[in-house]
Amino acid sequence: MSVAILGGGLSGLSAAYYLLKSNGKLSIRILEGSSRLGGWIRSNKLDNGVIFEEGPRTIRPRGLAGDNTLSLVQDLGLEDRITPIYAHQPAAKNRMVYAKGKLHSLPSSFGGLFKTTPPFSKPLIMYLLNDIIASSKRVEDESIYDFVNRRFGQDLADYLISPLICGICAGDSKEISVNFLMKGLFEYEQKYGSIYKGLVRNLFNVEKHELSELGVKAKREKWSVYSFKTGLETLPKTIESHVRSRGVPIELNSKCTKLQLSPNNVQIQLGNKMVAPEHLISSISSQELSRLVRDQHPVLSDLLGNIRNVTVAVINLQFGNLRLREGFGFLVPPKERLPVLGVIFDSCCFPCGDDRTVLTVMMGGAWFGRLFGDDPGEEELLSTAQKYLKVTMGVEEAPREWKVSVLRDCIPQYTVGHDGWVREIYRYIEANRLPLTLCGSSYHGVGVNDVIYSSRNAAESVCKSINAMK
Ligand SMILES: Cc1cc2nc3c(=O)[nH]c(=O)nc-3n(C[C@H](O)[C@H](O)[C@H](O)COP(=O)(O)OP(=O)(O)OC[C@H]3O[C@@H](n4cnc5c(N)ncnc54)[C@H](O)[C@@H]3O)c2cc1C
Ligand SMILES: C=CC1=C(C)c2cc3[nH]c(cc4nc(cc5[nH]c(cc1n2)c(C)c5CCC(=O)O)C(CCC(=O)O)=C4C)c(C)c3C=C
Repeated sequence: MSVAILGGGLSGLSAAYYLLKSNGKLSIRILEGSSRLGGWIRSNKLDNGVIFEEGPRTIRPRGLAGDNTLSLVQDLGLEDRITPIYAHQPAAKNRMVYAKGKLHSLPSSFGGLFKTTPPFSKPLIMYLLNDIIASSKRVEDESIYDFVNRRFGQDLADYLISPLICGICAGDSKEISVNFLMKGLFEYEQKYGSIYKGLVRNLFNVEKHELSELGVKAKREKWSVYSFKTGLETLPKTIESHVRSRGVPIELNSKCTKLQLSPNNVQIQLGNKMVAPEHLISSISSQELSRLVRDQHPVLSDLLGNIRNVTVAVINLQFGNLRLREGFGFLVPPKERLPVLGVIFDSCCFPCGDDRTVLTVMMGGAWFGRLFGDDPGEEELLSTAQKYLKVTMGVEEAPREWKVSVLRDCIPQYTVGHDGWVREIYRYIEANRLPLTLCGSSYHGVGVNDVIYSSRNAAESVCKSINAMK
């Protein structure tokens, strides 16, 4: 059986890894549209040794998907190259928001719940207790902003949840579905009338899963998040070597321009070349897949097109030694109406020498077009980043090194209705018996762990259907 994987980002590479693991006899090829692998993961190493991460920089070790990634990391022999941020370090404990003209640390301990810490106007526990008296409302889906506002109050929606959504999908919490981040809590409200009642009824129903060896170590050593000493790109690069060494051909500069899919038939147009595998795993964004199937499957195309991506401007900067408040960085609540989504203190997360401070300013996301138009110049983005570093942190120094990147359509938005569209997409593929399996960040989670897990599920489902045909 021949399987083609569309896209050589982390999920496409992971799909190849898991296909090999499940069935060594498959003929697998990866078709990547650009001239490099890794997709949005890119760790640019400067001549002075500093690493500018353009996309993701940390991975969460917790949860089923987090542990799955740790197993993969261990299988790839990357254990010794991990660099964790431990729970006791400032980068784990101090997460900040910029609001009302100041940087504020968010409470990071149980005790912190009982104190009034600005920008909140009362102790966090008071917002949480509001859930007990808030009336419930039966809805199919709603925005995470509306849900939190209803159950806990506007302060929490504005100053906690909205910036958090910026720091996970660069999105507008007034558009993002509650199921994106709070599926369990939303289900408790819908089923029991309040979150608190749901928590009490399910106190002993905590799902436990056995941890991998590295998962046990991460738990014992209290890793908050982790990366790799040579940057996060180490992960896709190592998967690439792994799959290449096992004979998987990887075809770069092979952009698919059209797809024909019918039962038992896949035709992939790559410029003026045609490839016809028996099955296709698509790891590209739903937005891109929507364009490729539009002529033949307009209904599927519309469903896929509902899941749109937003653009983020990433400005990596290296200074001499700046005296910073220690922490992971800060996020800016959209209510503040600044053009900045947040700033990451890279050199506090992963120190790179006493005389160097590395920061990353991220801008745009759901507001990119409104703020910067279609095609802002590098200078405009750099000067905006510098202007707001001065406003928020008082940084007046000029950077010694910098890099401006515009990540076009880099992150999907799970807006209200997302879960329903994903169900419809799967139903369409099944009803029309299309030889197509989906993975990547458009459907079941946008993080590194989610996309690796989605690739594992995709690969296992392909192998299962092959076995069923035997
Ligand atoms: C700014 C930013 C910060 C992030 N930070 C974090 C973080 O800290 N932690 C975390 O867990 N996650 C983070 N993420 C999310 C993480 O980067 C993604 O989950 C992950 O990189 C998605 O990988 P992917 O392979 O699914 O998609 P992609 O990286 O988009 O890969 C898709 C690949 O398909 C190729 N392709 C596209 N169209 C075609 C075509 N027509 N034909 C052939 N090939 C095609 C592309 O060139 C690309 O290589 C961040 C994302 C961004 C943008
Ligand atoms: C503090 C500043 C942060 C900025 C600015 C930021 C931007 C940003 N992040 C994503 C996507 C993801 N980030 C993820 C994790 C994550 N991000 C921050 C902080 C900032 N992000 C932290 C502290 C963490 C770790 C959270 C934790 O669990 O401890 C993830 C992974 C989420 C997961 O489920 O694992 C994603 C995805 C984008 C697109 C972005 C651009 C503005």
